[in-house]
Amino acid sequence: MSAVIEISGLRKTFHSLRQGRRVAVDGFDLLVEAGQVHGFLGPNGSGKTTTLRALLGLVRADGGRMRVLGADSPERLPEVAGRVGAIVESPQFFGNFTARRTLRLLAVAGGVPTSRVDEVLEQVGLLDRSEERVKGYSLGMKQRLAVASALLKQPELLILDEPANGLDPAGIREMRDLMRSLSEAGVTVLLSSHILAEIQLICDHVTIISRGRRVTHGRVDEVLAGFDQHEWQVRVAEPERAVELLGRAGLSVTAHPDHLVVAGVDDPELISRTLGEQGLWVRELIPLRPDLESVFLELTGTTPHPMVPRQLDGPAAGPDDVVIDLDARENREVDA
Ligand SMILES: Nc1ncnc2c1ncn2[C@@H]1O[C@H](COP(=O)(O)OP(=O)(O)OP(=O)(O)O)[C@@H](O)[C@H]1O
Repeated sequence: MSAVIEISGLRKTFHSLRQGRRVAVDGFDLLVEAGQVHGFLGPNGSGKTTTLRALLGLVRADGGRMRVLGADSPERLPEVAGRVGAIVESPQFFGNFTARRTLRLLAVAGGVPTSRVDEVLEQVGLLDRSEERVKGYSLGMKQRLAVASALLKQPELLILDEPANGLDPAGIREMRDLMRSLSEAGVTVLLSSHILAEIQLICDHVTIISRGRRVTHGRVDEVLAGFDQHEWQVRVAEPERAVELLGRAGLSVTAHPDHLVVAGVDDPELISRTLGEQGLWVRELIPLRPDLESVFLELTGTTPHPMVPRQLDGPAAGPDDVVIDLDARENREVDA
């Protein structure tokens, strides 16, 4: 498969008088191959937007190599720009224009045949509402109009920063269906998000960033499998006796208020047989599979704890700062 986006060792530090030096991206790597729907995940402030802006030449990187569709970025970006659709900064539309007029204007400005306008309106599901003024649109409709504008030139690569941000569940579902249909049409999609469940449903590949560094990447199913501890939730009438029996059989078991968790077991028959042979019948046996949310929370250290406000990613640590646990996390990378 050919590489559509290649980033290696990207670095970007912001300097401001008020906040001083801020390492936003700290040696970040990303590989997106043709045909992927690639999720770019990270907590707020972890460096996603800065990475996408650097990739598209909107901000100057301090170091690293970037290529888009084989062209070095930003130097040779203009050569491939016509094949890339991107929405990184929320586009501002004229409120008094209709969606159709907006897209016609953009098509003419971009040298795209205006016949594309109805096609993209149809693609994003706005054809029926295309004669309404944009100021009356919901957030979801505005997001879809933004995607429509990026699709005008029939891009091979679509880059979207937080396309589902602020959408209600129905809007997110529509966005998901749209991404799927684009992918089926052969478009490679890179989308950044912190809506993990959606990424799990939409994307086949994922890269997770925390504090400006990649903490894991690979196929979504492989990333999840890497965190699978083969755990089972078990309910029985006599949990204390069950703990004893399972422990005696050499199984790792943890007691919770209303259930047990047995870890490291591939075949659940082992659990039911161990208990059943001693006359203890299993009432419930449920596999506990990791989801992207738990992986993300573990890798980015943003797992909520009672009484502790939810943590956002701070700026990446500078060379003199202590980077807590990141090396350990890096070791958990899953190769694509
Ligand atoms: N123009 C800027 N000047 C100074 N600091 C900046 C600038 N842009 C980004 N930063 C800082 O760089 C870090 C990374 O920000 P970035 O916007 O890339 O994160 P993000 O992952 O996209 O976050 P979010 O999910 O909230 O959009 C943050 O600490 C942010 O405050």
